[in-house]
Formats: sequence, C-alpha cells, structure tokens
Amino acid sequence: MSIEVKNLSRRFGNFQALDNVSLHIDTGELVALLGPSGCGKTTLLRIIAGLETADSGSVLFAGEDATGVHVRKRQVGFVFQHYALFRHMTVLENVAFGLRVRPRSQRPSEQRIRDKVQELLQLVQLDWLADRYPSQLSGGQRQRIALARALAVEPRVLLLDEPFGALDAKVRKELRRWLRRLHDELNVASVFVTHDQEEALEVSDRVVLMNAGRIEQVGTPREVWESPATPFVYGFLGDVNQFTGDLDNGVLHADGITLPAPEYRSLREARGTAYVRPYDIDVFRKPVSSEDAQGFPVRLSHVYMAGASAHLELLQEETGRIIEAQLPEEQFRQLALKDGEHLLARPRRVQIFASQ
Ligand SMILES: Nc1ncnc2c1ncn2[C@@H]1O[C@H](COP(=O)(O)OP(=O)(O)OP(=O)(O)O)[C@@H](O)[C@H]1O
Repeated sequence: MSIEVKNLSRRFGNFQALDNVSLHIDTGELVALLGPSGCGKTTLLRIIAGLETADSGSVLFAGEDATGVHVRKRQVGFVFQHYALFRHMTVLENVAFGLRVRPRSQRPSEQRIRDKVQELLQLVQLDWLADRYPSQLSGGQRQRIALARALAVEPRVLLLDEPFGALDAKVRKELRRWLRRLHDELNVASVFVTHDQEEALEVSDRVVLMNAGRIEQVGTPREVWESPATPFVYGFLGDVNQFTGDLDNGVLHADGITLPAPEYRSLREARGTAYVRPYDIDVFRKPVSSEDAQGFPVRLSHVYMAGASAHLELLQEETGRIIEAQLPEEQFRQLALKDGEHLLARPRRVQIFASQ
C-alpha cells in the first residue's frame, strides 16, 4: 500500500518541527528518512503512524485520506529503538499479543494464532526461541522479535524508528541486510528513520534527506551521493572540502584557488562555495601538463591509512587551512609521498553553490 504525505506542517510551541513536507512512497519501497538530530524525522514517522497529529496537511494510504483515522485502524507496524518487549511474556506470547488483544469478533482462534506466530518466528529466523523470555535474548534477537510482533497484525505499512540504533556495529550490519530481505519478501511500503548515512545508503531504495523540518532532497542512494542538490546534503553525506569566496563572471576565487563556475556566468560580485570530496582531489609533485599547472601548492602534513585508501591532510600554507584528500592505497604507494613534502593539489570534480 502506498503512502503519501501532502504539505505536512507541525509546530511545538514556537518550534517548527515540520515545515510543509510532501512525499510519496510506493508499495514495495523501502525509504530511509535521514538527517541530523532534531530535524523532524520521528515527528514525520509518528504522523504517518497516527501517533501524532499535524497542524496542517494530509496523509493518504493507497490514495485514501487517512489523516483522521485512528492509529489502531491504520494497520501500521511500528518498531522503535527502545520499544521493549513485554518482560513477563515469552517470545511466543509477545508476538501473539497484537492478535490476542483484538476484539473477540476479529480475534483468530488459538490454533490460528499459534500457527501465525510460528510462521512469523520462522520469517525472522528465530522459531527456536519461542519459549524464551526477552532477558534470555541478545539485543539483535530482541529487535527481530519486536519486528515479528509488529508484523503479526499484518501491517499495510511498516514504520521503523532507528530500530537498530542501540546495537553494536557488526550486529547492525547483519540486521540491515536481513531487514532488506524481509522487506522484499513482504512487499509493503516501509519507512525507516536513521541518522546513520551508511545505513540509509546501504539499505534503502530511496533516501529522504531532512534538515530543520524540511526535505532537502529525495533520491536513490546513488543520486543523493553523486549529485547532492544542496550545500546541506553535500556537508551531511560524507566528508567534503569547502572553499568559499567571490563568485564573479563565471569564476570562483576562494582561498587562493581559482575555480571555473560557468553555470554562474551571469552573476556579478556574488559569494559562492565550492564543494569537493576528498577523493576528487588529485595530488602530484610537479606539473606534467598545462592542465596540472592549475594545481595549487600544499604541503603534506599527515597521512593515515583506512581500509584501501590513504587519507592525506594537505596544508595550504598560504591560508593555513587543511585540505583533505583521499587516494587509493596502490596510487599512494606508487607516488611514495613523504611527510612534509611540497605538492600540488587539483580538484577534479567540483560543485559550486552561490550564496543565497
Ligand atoms: N512533543 C514535543 N514537544 C515539544 N517539542 C517536540 C516534541 N516532539 C518533538 N519535539 C521537537 O521537535 C523537533 C523534531 O523532533 P524529532 O523527534 O522529530 O527529530 P528527529 O529528527 O527524529 O531527531 P532524533 O534523530 O534526535 O530522534 C526536536 O527539536 C524536538 O525537540
């Protein structure tokens, strides 16, 4: 079932938590809401669930207005980071809970409930734990049981608020892959809140980047990574060098560096910032072609290896600023760079935004 939110706004006192947010999520899509703490992700998720009301705007499920529909009637499955299982109930009883509390007329038979729970425990691959209590499970197992419990009521949409936030990195990674497979099997619309960019980029079909109650960009992981639409997205996703200066006549003059900005040819005496990813900076000893001559002088102040890359800190002596560059390990070894060495650096791929 598709989810659509239209022009949602929500204030808490003087604070605008959501500001005219619109978004469409198709059935079968797994969408990540990504953004810094306090940007409104949870508020948006709670409004979709029916746990929170918006000041204005609407929520549609499968094209039908659900804005006024009670949370229990929306058929949403909800998993929170700290949504504890009932401690005094076994795994089986926890997962069965949503079915057992249904009004008598809608409640399945005890046998049907048991079959359904068994099916769900097999789905989350934990049927062998049915008789255990939550205190006898690992953190990752608890989260999977919480998900099984959310699925028991056959949700039409699945909403997950940092479901794996409290777990260690290795377990998180396993659960992410597992969530992806599970989502694909269920074929529901799933929305997933995270402030972990790697998690969002790895798991989701589309990423919604939020900042200060607004959506900055919606796109596939590749789109938002390769073509950030705004300075905020550039800064939020991955490391980036910023060069701010005067933008005039299609050229940016920033920190002793001159960069072509043909898209701003018509601007005069404006300000602009260039964004350059560390791996989009070439580093070399001396110009070997006229193009290389465009490099600017730096001194290698520090190097550290991480994974298959060398991370270089380049001191631009003219300004005292540090520029970060990243080279594949192989290339770094061939260059045999030494600490303190004078080099030239040249941005290969740059995106420039004019200041508002
Ligand atoms: N019930 C409330 N009363 C007052 N302010 C609230 C309430 N709920 C949320 N807020 C505020 O609204 C803003 C958005 O909160 P929200 O929980 O949606 O952010 P978030 O992006 O999910 O953050 P986090 O990643 O930290 O969970 C925050 O500044 C928060 O303090």
